[in-house]
Amino acid sequence: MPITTAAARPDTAPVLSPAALDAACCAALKHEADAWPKPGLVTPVDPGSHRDMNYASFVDSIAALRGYFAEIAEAGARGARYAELQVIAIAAEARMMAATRGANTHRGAIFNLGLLAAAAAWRAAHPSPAPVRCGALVARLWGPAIAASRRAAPTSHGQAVWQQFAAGGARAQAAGGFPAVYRLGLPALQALLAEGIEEDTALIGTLMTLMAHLDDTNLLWRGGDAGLADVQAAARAFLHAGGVRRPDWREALIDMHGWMVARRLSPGGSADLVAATWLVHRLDGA
Ligand SMILES: CC(C)(COP(=O)(O)OP(=O)(O)OC[C@H]1O[C@@H](n2cnc3c(N)ncnc32)[C@H](O[C@H]2O[C@H](COP(=O)(O)OP(=O)(O)OP(=O)(O)O)[C@@H](O)[C@H]2O)[C@@H]1O)[C@@H](O)C(=O)NCCC(=O)NCCS
Ligand SMILES: Nc1ncnc2[nH]cnc12
Repeated sequence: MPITTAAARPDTAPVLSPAALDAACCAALKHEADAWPKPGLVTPVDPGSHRDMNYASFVDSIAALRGYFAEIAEAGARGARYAELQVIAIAAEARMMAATRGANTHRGAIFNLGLLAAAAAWRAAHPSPAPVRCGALVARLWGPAIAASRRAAPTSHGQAVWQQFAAGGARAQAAGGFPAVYRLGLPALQALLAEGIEEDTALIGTLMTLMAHLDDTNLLWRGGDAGLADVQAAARAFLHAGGVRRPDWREALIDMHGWMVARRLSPGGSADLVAATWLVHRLDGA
């Protein structure tokens, strides 16, 4: 499914059925998994900073998630409360865990892409002359409940990082309408595509833009403040030197991959938001 290059405009947004949303979400996850090189992350070439999962885990995980995005989209279309979406998402997480023998390949994506698919389906069921972007709809429809769910949440890495570093992570992104996707990821992706850069390379450029700024709770969990700061500084230096426009960009990222793997650093939250960016580029019009 190719993506196009013009600016995102909700008034030209395509209306996708739950089945088409499901296909789009799975395609977003596949594009992210396939892209190489991605510092610290799993690619078809190696498992990066992960010992419990590899590229095959991602392929199996995506297969196990087929149908989930249609299910949560149908719930979104009928105006389901956040608690109802949670039931659907928790069941999908269990299928992911079974397919990967206990590895957390897509927890963030189940959350982020699931909410965006639910919002897209709600928008399709409630036509308006001035439709809003999916991220803003997530914030409007479910933001308060997402923010409140932190207080009731059981222990998670994200929760521990929030307590230690006050980094909002996945919940803050979703409750705020995905500011990193709309202010960082999407402009980066669309600028690169508009220059004629091929899609896989543009997704890597998008990843580096997100890594340069995002409070990625995976980096904080594994590397603390120093791990996050070092990765952000390296991503910024890469972008400053031309990013994926420089001829030796792959070598630069392979080098970064080396030291990130040595320190077990993985920007899993940024990877999830690459997939979310690909998706909203499709959902919010091109
Ligand atoms: C609602 C939840 C998503 C709550 O999230 P919480 O804030 O409590 O954090 P986590 O449960 O730890 O997971 C959040 C995942 O979100 C990704 N992420 C991280 N930073 C950001 C960010 N700034 N913006 C957006 N997204 C972000 C990230 O996902 C990736 O990390 C996975 C690996 O994570 P983890 O296992 O923690 O780390 P490892 O390093 O692998 O662990 P070790 O090997 O060291 O042991 C990776 O695969 C990506 O997916 C975070 O992991 C949620 O937890 C929840 O409640 N889920 C149930 C379903 C639900 O209710 N959904 C709501 C309805 S849709
Ligand atoms: N390619 C990837 N590697 C590791 N964690 C991830 N989370 C989402 N995509 C990922």
